[in-house]
Amino acid sequence: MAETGLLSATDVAVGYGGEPVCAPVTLSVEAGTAVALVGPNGAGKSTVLQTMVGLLPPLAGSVTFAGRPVDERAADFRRAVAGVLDDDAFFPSLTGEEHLLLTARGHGVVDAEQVVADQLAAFGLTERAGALPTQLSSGQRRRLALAGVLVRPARLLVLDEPERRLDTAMRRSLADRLAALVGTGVAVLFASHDPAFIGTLADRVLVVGDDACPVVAPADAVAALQEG
Ligand SMILES: Nc1ncnc2c1ncn2[C@@H]1O[C@H](COP(=O)(O)OP(=O)(O)OP(=O)(O)O)[C@@H](O)[C@H]1O
Repeated sequence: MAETGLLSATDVAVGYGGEPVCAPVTLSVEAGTAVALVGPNGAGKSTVLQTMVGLLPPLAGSVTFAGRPVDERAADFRRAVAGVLDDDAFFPSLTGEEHLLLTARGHGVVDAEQVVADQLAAFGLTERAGALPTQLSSGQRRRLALAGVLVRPARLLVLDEPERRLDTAMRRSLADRLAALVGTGVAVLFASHDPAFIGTLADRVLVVGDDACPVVAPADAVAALQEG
């Protein structure tokens, strides 16, 4: 039976060089829900995320967004989907604040200055707003990348280990803020190793690395992570 969410994969084989990371994935991310990917290092979480947003071709099957095959070069897809994957890039000659303002204004945010100021504050970057990307620590750059997806509207957020390089308080506040966004109808697909993040945010969890890549309830995934 075909999946019919905002973002849908039905029997999609995922992997590099013809070698799938697990059995074909069937996954649907509806508006106003969050789906987590869990699994050990190297299991294939990033590979699944990249395939779901069209950065990597599936070995078999196809992924759809709003009923159409995913095309990451299509302007309407790019406007609808915001992501933080492994390849965060910034304008080298713009400060963090300028980068965020450009992103917000480019996406038509009317009160861009306030939205950017709020995100800088929420990510603890207000004091470093005037720094160039090369003048930021790797953790600060990570927070700037996350701020970049939250200063603009999106129907779907795709986040690869959003908790990475955040301290516990920042993780908690980000998970709460993402959960609030989900409450407004935004969809979130994210990979994570953090039981608290998954417990706060996820409605369903895809377990990557088991042969079957099953979808399980968050409580079961959290329990498995806590057992180690
Ligand atoms: N560009 C690439 N070319 C070929 N193989 C790759 C490439 N990137 C990743 N792989 C391989 O694909 C498999 C899945 O990697 P992936 O990065 O998706 O795992 P992951 O679950 O996200 O891991 P982690 O938790 O460490 O980020 C690994 O065996 C990895 O070595």
